[in-house]
Order: sequence, then structure tokens, then C-alpha cells
Amino acid sequence: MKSIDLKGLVPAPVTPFTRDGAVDHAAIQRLGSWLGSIDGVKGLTVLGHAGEGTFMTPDEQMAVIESFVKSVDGKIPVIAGITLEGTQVAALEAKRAIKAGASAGLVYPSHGWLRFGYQKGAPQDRYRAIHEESGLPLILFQYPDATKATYNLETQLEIAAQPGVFAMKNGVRNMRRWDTEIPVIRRERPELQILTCHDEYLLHTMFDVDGALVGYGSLAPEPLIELIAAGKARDYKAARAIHDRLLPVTRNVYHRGSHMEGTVALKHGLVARGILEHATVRSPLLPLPEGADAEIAAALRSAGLVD
Ligand SMILES: N[C@@H](CC=O)C(=O)O
Repeated sequence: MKSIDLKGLVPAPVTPFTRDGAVDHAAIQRLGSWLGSIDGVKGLTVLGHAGEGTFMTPDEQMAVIESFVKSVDGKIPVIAGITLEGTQVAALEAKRAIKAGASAGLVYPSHGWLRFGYQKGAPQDRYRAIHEESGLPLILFQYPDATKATYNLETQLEIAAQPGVFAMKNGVRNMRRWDTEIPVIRRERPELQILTCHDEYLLHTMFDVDGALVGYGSLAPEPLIELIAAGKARDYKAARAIHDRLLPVTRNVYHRGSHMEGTVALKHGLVARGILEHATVRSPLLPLPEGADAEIAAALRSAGLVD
């Protein structure tokens, strides 16, 4: 398999909706073509959490993939979230993603594992079957340590060794595990591209990675590309300065409440940046409290991202 190069920033964009809740394909073109034009953006991951991917019908999901593929005009790969709970239906989802133009898939853990945990070997089997049945190159998604769907080191290493798995999006959110597991994964699986997805803790994780696969990247791609470069250069001072400049934005988007509010906040931020016209989201997301849009715009202004 020819590996896809995601060593840089991979934004996970929001899915814009019209005011009456339909997928807004014109807004996807604006968002996708803007992100795709930025040097250092290596791909887009659509239908993720930030993309409200699981809130859409299969037909809508395919149309969203097609639209984002069109928006980047073949310049960068579009990766699709593969989220269905059963392995067989997830493999069919992966086939649909390929048909719609996706170059790779980000495979979510099976939803029930969050509550109940998983049988030994089941995550490996999920990745194996999805890849074998669809042929889609896959990204390993490491969930937070606080969930029962997190993969232990052995499971991560085994999935990473399987055919078709070329990258990892790691959001373990346990710095003891991050600091001890990432060096082992690096040593044992040197070909695996490691991408952080710790939107709210980017500074700590930035020195060990090939890049970042984050919703944050669709709002603030320019400073995040600088942050990735500073991390790779092991330049703590530069990374810290970018982190500090972005802190008001991070606080207003990702420290606002649960990670879910982050998606709504991203949309408000994109309104402030002139990319979206409004911040319509689908249930179960809810609008943010009155005044949140002004707070987010002010934070972006203080970070120099809005005039
Ligand atoms: N950044 C979040 C949400 C992404 O899918 C994560 O860590 O999983």
C-alpha cells in the first residue's frame, strides 16, 4: 500500500448546515477550499466528531465526502470517519466512503465498548475486517484512557502492525500513558504516522508527533501548523508562545464545557473568520448560551486570527 502522508496538520472540519438544517454544500466548498489552500494542511478528516458525522444519513454522509473531495480539488486526501458499531456495517460504510472519494478511513471504536469494554482481540478484528472487505487505508483511533474503549499498548501495537493501518490519531488524555507508550510505539512501529488529537492539551503532545488530526485545525490552521513545526524542531519557547497566544481561543472553544460544545464553538469561530454565515448544528448539539459568539470572536481577535 502506498502510504498517505499526513505529517502535518489534518483538520477535522465541521459540517456546515443551512439554517433549516440541511447539509450546506456551498459552505463546504468555502471551508474545504480555504483549508485545502493552506500550505501544511495534509488532509481533511470529515464526518468526525467535529463534523457531526454520526448525525447524518448514509446518503448525506456520502454527499459530504463528495463535496469535501471536490472542494480540495484533488490536492489533499479526504479521510472519512468510519463509525458504525458492527464490523460488517462499518465495512459497508468504508465501501461507501471509497465510492464517495475518500482516500482513507478513521475507524472509531465500536460504540458499546465505551460502556462495556471489549473482548481481547476484538479491536484488531474490527480493523482487519474493515480493511480486508473495503481495501480502505485506515487510521487507528486511540480513545481517552477514561473510557473503556481505550486500547492498551499491546492492542495498539497489534492494530498498527496490521495491513492497511498507516497512522494513529491519539487522544489518550493520560499523560503517563502518552509519555510511556508513544516512545514504544515509535520504536516498534516506525512507519506508523502518529497524530495527536488532544485539542485542549496540544502543547504537551506536540513534541512527539508527526502531526495533529484535530477539529481545532479547521478553525486555526495557521498557528497550528506553526505549532507542529515548533514541536518538530523541539523549540519549546516558540511552541509555548503559540500556545499562549491561542489560549483564549482554546478556552473559548475546548475548555467551555464538554468536548461537544467545542463543535458549536468551532462553527461560531468560523463565522467570525468569515468562512461560515451561521453556526447551525444538529441535535443532540444545542446552541451555545447568548453571548458565546462574541466571546469566541474576541478570543480569535486576541490571537490575531480576526481583525
Ligand atoms: N479531539 C477529539 C475529538 C475528535 O474526534 C478526540 O480527542 O477524540
